[in-house]
Amino acid sequence: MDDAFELADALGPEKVLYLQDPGAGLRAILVIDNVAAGPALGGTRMAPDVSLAECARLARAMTLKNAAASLPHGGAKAVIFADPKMAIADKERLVRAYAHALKDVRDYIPGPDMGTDEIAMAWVHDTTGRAVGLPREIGGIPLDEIGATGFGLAVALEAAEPFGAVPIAGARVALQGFGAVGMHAARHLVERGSRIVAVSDSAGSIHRDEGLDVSALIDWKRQGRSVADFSEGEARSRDAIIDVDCDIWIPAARPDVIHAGNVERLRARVVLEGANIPLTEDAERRLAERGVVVLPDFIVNAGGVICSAVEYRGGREGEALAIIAEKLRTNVAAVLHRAEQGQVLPREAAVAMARERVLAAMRYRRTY
Ligand SMILES: NC(=O)C1=CN([C@@H]2O[C@H](COP(=O)(O)OP(=O)(O)OC[C@H]3O[C@@H](n4cnc5c(N)ncnc54)[C@H](OP(=O)(O)O)[C@@H]3O)[C@@H](O)[C@H]2O)C=CC1
Ligand SMILES: O=C(O)CCC(=O)C(=O)O
Repeated sequence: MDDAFELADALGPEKVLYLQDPGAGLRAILVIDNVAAGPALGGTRMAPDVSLAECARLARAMTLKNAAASLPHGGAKAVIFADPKMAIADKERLVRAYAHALKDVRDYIPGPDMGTDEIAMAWVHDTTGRAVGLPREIGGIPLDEIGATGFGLAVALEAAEPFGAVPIAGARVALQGFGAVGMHAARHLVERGSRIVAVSDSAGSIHRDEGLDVSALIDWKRQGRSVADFSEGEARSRDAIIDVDCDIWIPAARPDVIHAGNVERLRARVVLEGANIPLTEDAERRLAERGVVVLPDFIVNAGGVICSAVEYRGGREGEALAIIAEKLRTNVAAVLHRAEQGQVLPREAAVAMARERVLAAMRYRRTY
């Protein structure tokens, strides 16, 4: 990058850190986007292939998410460059080296993300005294185990119903990704009467028009198998999930999975963004032109970080779920109402609302 400030705008990033420990094999980056509302919350991802620009976009999504949810936290994201499926002892060494490199970075509170979990956060906490999404045994609320984000996605969809989104009961749903977000979203939607007609993971996809048995599929996946090898349904390629004829399509895996090159294949009426930045801007605009409602990531997938913020203040699990439900209902309604009034996309309404809050928080700061 020729210009070190290429990523900078009026909100951030405030800090971009490069963490390297050759002895431990650690290579990581941390983007602290904005801390006007308080120390930044955001996940630490373990993946081999995330660019600095992508990390910065994910950090910005956290700033907007935390502001939209009125949390006393700014936004950040970190990436440890490594294969998350490495042997557990190697993973522990690497995560502890990462935590050691971070121990004086007091304006970032790491949380779990793709490739990390509550155990990884316990290692970070042991080294730094700062992390969220911790195991219960050390006072945490294991947000992936309880499915905080999947629960929030189901609540968000309910809140969108009065604005013309598809009714949950009877909806045919396809999910891309069947990890912490995808499996819990599926479980909560089935409880509300939806039918899960297709699911994918990194190895393939499984399809069944009559609906998949989601609790059996979760058990199967937890045994370390791919959804594509599940005993019922028809196995297809990983990306066949994009072509599924369904009412609701839920990305719950990687960024930018729907783009100009494949957006025309999507056949859903609603896209519920479980993953962060799963659609490129042009894909989102194209879907809007076709009348597809896209419920924006940083509004609807805020369940996990709301849970983290409750945990950070010493709150308990039941309280966290009640706060997630209340904040998501309010925010989805506020965003869709603002979009209707202003004749803009839900994302445009959501960004405007969150930016106003970040800028207001910045005005309270001494340095402003
Ligand atoms: N966890 C949380 O609370 C929150 C997560 N998010 C976002 O949601 C997304 C998913 O997170 P999470 O569920 O925690 O992550 P996990 O690592 O638990 O699960 C990710 C899932 O995506 C699958 N996957 C990976 N690449 C592909 C691909 N190319 N096609 C299809 N599936 C793929 C993985 O497959 P396999 O099982 O084979 O590895 C896995 O099933 C991320 O974007 C994350 O940032 C957002 C808010 C909160
Ligand atoms: O729960 C956390 O602290 C991290 C949440 C996060 O990274 C996300 O919402 O994408």
